[in-house]
Amino acid sequence: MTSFASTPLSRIPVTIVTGFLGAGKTTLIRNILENAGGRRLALIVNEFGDVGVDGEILRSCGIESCPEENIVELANGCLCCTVADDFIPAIEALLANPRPPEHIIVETSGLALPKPLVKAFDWPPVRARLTVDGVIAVVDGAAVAAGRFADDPEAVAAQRAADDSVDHDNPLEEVYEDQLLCADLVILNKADLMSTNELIRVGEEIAAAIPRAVKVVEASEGRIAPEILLGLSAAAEDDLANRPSHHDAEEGHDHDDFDSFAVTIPATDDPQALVDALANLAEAHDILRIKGFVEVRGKPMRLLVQGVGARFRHQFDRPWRAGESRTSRVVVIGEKGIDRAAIEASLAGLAARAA
Ligand SMILES: Nc1nc2c(ncn2[C@@H]2O[C@H](COP(=O)(O)OP(=O)(O)OP(=O)(O)O)[C@@H](O)[C@H]2O)c(=O)[nH]1
Repeated sequence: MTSFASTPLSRIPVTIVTGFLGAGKTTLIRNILENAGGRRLALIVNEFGDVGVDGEILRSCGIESCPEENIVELANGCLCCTVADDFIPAIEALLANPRPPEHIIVETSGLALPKPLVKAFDWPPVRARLTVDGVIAVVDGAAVAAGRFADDPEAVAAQRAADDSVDHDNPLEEVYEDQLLCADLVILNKADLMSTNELIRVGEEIAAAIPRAVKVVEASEGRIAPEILLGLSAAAEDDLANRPSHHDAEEGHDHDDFDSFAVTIPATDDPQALVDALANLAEAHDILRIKGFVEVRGKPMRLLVQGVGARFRHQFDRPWRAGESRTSRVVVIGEKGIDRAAIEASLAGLAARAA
């Protein structure tokens, strides 16, 4: 294994793309790949579960400047907690390549806190080879406008009335704020789903939440020119003190606030009916994220299903490969306490109806 300090080359810039579950990180990165202009890129993609949706979406770009071997998937769910075990070896492997990348992009999982990751770049052997060009926080503007990350004052009051000792921290808000507070650039994404007033209001709220002057750029479908995203030269590892976190006092953080699990479901005959049922399920159980691949009977193509809250999209993404297992499998992520048994039973029920 190569040693970071072995070559006194100029430091390779690393862009960290953070943002809550389903904000549009993969979509934004895909857009960078498609407009990379020949720049040799590498990606480290971190997500939940063994379904590996993000890596698949990014690999399917087939961009020459980012060949498959430059896309590393870390499926442990939270990069910020496993920096030493997973992240550093992945970076080392990329740097060991005879033609190392010119720029590395790291997509964190939607629940990861970016600061512990930035801290890893302050470690002398890493500093010698790499610098954090910038932390980009992608925001689901429509979810913020709908109050997804804010406490519902009535619900808090009801909780307080019921139990004095209840912890009122909102885990979604904490993760969302930590991601904003670490950012050098905020992408206010899903502008297509927002009114002009919402865009102004959410833009102002974001600017007010970050004590440093950080640019907020609106986008739809993550469409932002790579020149705006890459080359920020922020050297974020030198600036950790200006990036406060709810978790500054802790060594890492646990994920007790969230639950994620993968469920295998049988093939479907009717993609729209499946997606409608999943949307109802997401609504009924307040599921934050569902994504995965599904077999549609009689179709040669694989169906990619994506839900953020109850908003779903589906598309055939590529033909099933010869010999590939056509397992239909989705990852489900929600706040701690979501009713896994009921969700699994409902998914099995869908299957029974589809059969
Ligand atoms: N309407 C709308 N949908 C979007 C936009 N950007 C992304 N999406 C959709 O939102 C869903 C989630 O997008 P992703 O790019 O996978 O989000 P992500 O942040 O990578 O998700 P995780 O890795 O699961 O946290 C997908 O169905 C996208 O097609 C947008 O600007 N507008």
